[in-house]
Amino acid sequence: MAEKLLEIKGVSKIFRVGGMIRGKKLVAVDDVTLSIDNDKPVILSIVGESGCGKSTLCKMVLRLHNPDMGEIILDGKSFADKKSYDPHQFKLDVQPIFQNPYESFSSRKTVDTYLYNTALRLGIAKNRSEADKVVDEVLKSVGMSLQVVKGKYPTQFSGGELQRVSIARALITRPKLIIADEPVAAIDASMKMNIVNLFKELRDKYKISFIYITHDLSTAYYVSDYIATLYRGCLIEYGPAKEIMDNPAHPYTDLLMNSVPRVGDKWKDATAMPDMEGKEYAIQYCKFAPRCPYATDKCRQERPEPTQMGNERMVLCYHPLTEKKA
Ligand SMILES: Nc1ncnc2c1ncn2[C@@H]1O[C@H](COP(=O)(O)OP(=O)(O)OP(=O)(O)O)[C@@H](O)[C@H]1O
Repeated sequence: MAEKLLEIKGVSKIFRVGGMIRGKKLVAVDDVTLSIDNDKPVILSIVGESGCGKSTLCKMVLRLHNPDMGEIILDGKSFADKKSYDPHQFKLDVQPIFQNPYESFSSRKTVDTYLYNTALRLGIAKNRSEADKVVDEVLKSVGMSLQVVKGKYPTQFSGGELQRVSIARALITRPKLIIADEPVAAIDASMKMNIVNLFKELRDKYKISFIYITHDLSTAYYVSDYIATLYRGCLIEYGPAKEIMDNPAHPYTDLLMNSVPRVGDKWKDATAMPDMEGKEYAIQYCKFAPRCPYATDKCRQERPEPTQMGNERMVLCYHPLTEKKA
């Protein structure tokens, strides 16, 4: 077993937007480096406002996009190395959970069909009776059961219940890593905590690590072991969740934390400036400088290098707030 479960090393993704001739390059993910250890399962939340590159980064980890630069390594095997990379094993090891559970299941099929298909197709169960056991077990791990779910269609469940079924489906392969892209965004506020609590339970019981992409900082605060803040494709702050949220070092993380009200609320639109988006992505110096109250000439000339703060924290800023508070 490799020391790291996941290594994202200097990864970038560049899209061409606005047509071949007059189009521009958009660096949606810009030289991001992050990792998750193998010996200690964690919940790593990736936060940042709309369009900061959270989904693009996760799509690269799910192998739905290839990085244009850098490398992603899962359990010691580089995605780029076709010899060591086994697509079947990858499907078992890494499972996605998407935002809207009603879009994950067709309204014309009973939801247990999906669970049986996953168990049989991926070779987790050899026959129907083995699949019965596997499906019942995963449903019980999310507080449901085959008896309750069998024969029912998606519309017969609430959003929260159906998201539990999608989580059960992801558990069938006994994954090492689950990538949950805004899994509570389409769910009633009262149910959001139930779902994120489940992530904690599954982390502890089955030793699964989670990458939790969210706009919802209050659930991120509650559930995360680590937080990574993205801004215009750059990883601008990373570290233990409580430390970052209680004492952010990057002025942008500070801005986000100050706009967190309660479970289910997203950041206020005042923090987002969509008209600036394209321009900020193209900036070669600190991308947050145009909005930063502490920006100096240096910030407007050069891109900061990652600065380590203790063993586990990193900030991409010439003037971290902790320096000011010290
Ligand atoms: N396939 C694509 N082609 C061109 N541009 C894209 C593509 N996918 C994403 N982008 C752009 O890349 C940037 C990052 O998008 P991404 O969806 O990763 O952000 P996000 O942080 O996940 O946003 P949201 O929270 O709204 O889902 C955005 O400007 C987006 O418009």
